[in-house]
Amino acid sequence: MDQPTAAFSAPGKVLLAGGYLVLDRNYTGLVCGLDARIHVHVHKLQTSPGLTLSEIIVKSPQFRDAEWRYGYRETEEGGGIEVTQLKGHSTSAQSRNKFVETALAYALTYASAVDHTKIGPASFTILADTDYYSHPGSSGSEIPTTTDRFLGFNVPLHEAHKTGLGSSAALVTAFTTAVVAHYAPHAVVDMSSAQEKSRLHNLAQAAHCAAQGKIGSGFDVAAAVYGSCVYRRFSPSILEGLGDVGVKGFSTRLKSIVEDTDPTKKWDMKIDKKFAAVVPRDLRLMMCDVDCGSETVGMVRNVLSWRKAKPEEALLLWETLQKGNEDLATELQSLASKPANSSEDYENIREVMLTIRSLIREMSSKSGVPIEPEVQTGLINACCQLPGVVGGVVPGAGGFDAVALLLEDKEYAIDALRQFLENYRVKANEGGGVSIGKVRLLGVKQEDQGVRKETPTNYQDWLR
Ligand SMILES: Nc1ncnc2c1ncn2[C@@H]1O[C@H](COP(=O)(O)OP(=O)(O)O)[C@@H](O)[C@H]1O
Ligand SMILES: C[C@@](O)(CCOP(=O)(O)OP(=O)(O)O)CC(=O)O
Repeated sequence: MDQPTAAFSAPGKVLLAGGYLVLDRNYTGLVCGLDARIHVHVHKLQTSPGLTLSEIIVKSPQFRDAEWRYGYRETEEGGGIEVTQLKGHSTSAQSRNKFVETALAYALTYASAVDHTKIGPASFTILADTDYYSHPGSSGSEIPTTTDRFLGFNVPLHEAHKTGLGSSAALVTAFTTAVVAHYAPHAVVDMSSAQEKSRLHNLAQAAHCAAQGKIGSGFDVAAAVYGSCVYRRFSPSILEGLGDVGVKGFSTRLKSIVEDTDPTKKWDMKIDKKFAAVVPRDLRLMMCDVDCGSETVGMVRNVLSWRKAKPEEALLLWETLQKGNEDLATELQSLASKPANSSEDYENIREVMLTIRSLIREMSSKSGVPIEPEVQTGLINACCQLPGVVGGVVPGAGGFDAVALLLEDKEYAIDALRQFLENYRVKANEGGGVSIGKVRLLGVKQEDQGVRKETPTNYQDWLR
């Protein structure tokens, strides 16, 4: 049974502490959910009398030529629902969207395994909040002001520069939720039920790993589903051996992974919401985008190969960093539980963030991976001199993605930062060979809410 219209959204993330460590189940990551979300609207496609259409259309109307049309069919021997991108439409969108395609096949397979009705034609529309992408049209450090929540980026998706907020995890989470809710509505009834959430998590995690072609730590999907948390990863063996769509028995294996019914493959990740606030309400998380971007995969490979080559040195560093990361979580939580704060209260956080950064720089220099590159060190240090700024870090894998700052949530502090960034530039001869132009202050801030249901009528303007 399919539903006429529905909409869901999932948040982006910032891994404030625990980059690289969180890949190993012995360590954790402190992940903060953001108010930048990816939304997916779905409606049933009406077919004209006499015309049988069996297409699923996926559009991302903020981008040029971003429309993908899929045919679908049930494969033999329980291999699940295979989707095939259809050719020959007027938009030149023949480029594939691996995340959409994989998430669609996985979610259709699960939906048809739990609800045996026929898959019908439908149209999905993806809308992303502005800050997922650096957009050259916006001026410098300004937070874009627009009455429309969603901006048209006027470029093809592959030309949009990502800011590192985890677009693919938020997309896969909102998208798989929308597909399941559309085709198997009894599986997504009450978004606050723990069982539903964990099933949506397991499905999104499986689809995201398959689309990425690797099993990462999964903290980004966890944040998209659950919001802010201290995250301990799942054992990769849970998803190993799942196979892919079309392989005999895939549908049954996927269903048992999603519903966690295989005793040999029990989900063992830990989502600790005790630190759910992550950023106390008197502080604000802000992100500065240097618009360079980083290739996370190569960085991870090099850090891990150094760790393998120098296990003793790495163990010491990992243990010390984990301690620093736990201290940060504890400090933030203790601050969050106090009624009001004076600036002195931030001293411990300031110190622990400095300690973490110096350990990260040690990881950088020892592994030869620019996790906190010189230009980012300069930028964070300079920001930390400003009134009201408590500290900053290169989040996640680091590199040239947007840096995260914690500052007092007061106008004077935000204004000072904005003004400072207005004129901030680094030339290549000052920045270790890397020059950065304007640094843009993103409009994002912390928000502790994972995947949620939205009102479908909110998207009318974009549903052309
Ligand atoms: N607005 C969008 N519409 C459609 N697909 C999107 C959108 N945003 C991201 N994606 C998908 O996610 C991919 C980017 O994922 P990835 O490289 O993992 O970046 P990130 O670090 O932001 O998650 C894109 O290539 C595309 O497949
Ligand atoms: C290195 C990591 O531990 C953290 C990477 O965090 P980012 O936030 O940099 O991630 P991307 O969105 O993929 O660029 C890898 C992992 O945990 O999977």
